[in-house]
Amino acid sequence: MTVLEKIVADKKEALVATKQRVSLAQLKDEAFYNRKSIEPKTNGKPFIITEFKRRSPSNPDINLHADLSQKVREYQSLGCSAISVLTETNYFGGSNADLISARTKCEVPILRKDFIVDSYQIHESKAIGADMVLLIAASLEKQQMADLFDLSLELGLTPLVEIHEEDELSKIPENTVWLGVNSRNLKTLETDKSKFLKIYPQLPSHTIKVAESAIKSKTEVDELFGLGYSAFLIGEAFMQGGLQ
Ligand SMILES: O=C(O)c1ccccc1NCC(=O)[C@H](O)[C@H](O)COP(=O)(O)O
Repeated sequence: MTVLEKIVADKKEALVATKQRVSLAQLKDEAFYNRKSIEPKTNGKPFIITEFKRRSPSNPDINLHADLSQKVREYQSLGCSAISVLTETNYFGGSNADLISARTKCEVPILRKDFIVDSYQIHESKAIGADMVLLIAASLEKQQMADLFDLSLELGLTPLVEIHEEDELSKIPENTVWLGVNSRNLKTLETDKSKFLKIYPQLPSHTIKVAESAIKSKTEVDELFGLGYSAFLIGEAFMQGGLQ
């Protein structure tokens, strides 16, 4: 079993209890559920998504004791375009409470970074105040991806569709706008930034291309921006002091 398969299997098991604890009707009653989501917009400059992530399967101590409020303030003062908040608990040390807290402290779009495999989680994302949701092609069948994508749009959320390999492009909805290329191999957890360049020519021209994982410097952002990537999802570098 790969790390992703294990995370997704655990997530599906946990969801059974979560759904019993909080019904869909209760989610729809949450104040944020009816809030108008913020639509992410690019403006000709690199769209930087700074991520709040305490730990990960590839790094058990990114910044374990980071203060969320302080980081959100810091990210906003750096002029981030959006903030990604890990809500997965067992492998990343995040929580829904983190995202709710971030929501009350910033006005930029918030990406809910989790492993979404069920429509309940899309409603939950809306209820906790997310504006964007991550849909990982490697963990979804094509029809599942289409259904979760459509539901996100219906609720006013912006889906960020993520691929790790070129062959996953066959699963992405035709109307995908935000398309992420993740340089991390989910079997080995190693990153390979040459993937950004290799996959780029195959990406549909109408998409906003997001380079994800292992970006450490302004030079890399500028180079990838020059190539055609418009957005950058950056976690560890910002959790550990900023871009070089
Ligand atoms: O980072 C991991 O170890 C990981 C393992 C399994 C699934 C996903 C994983 N990472 C999630 C991400 O995609 C990153 O948090 C995101 O792209 C930011 O990457 P980085 O700038 O390298 O922190």
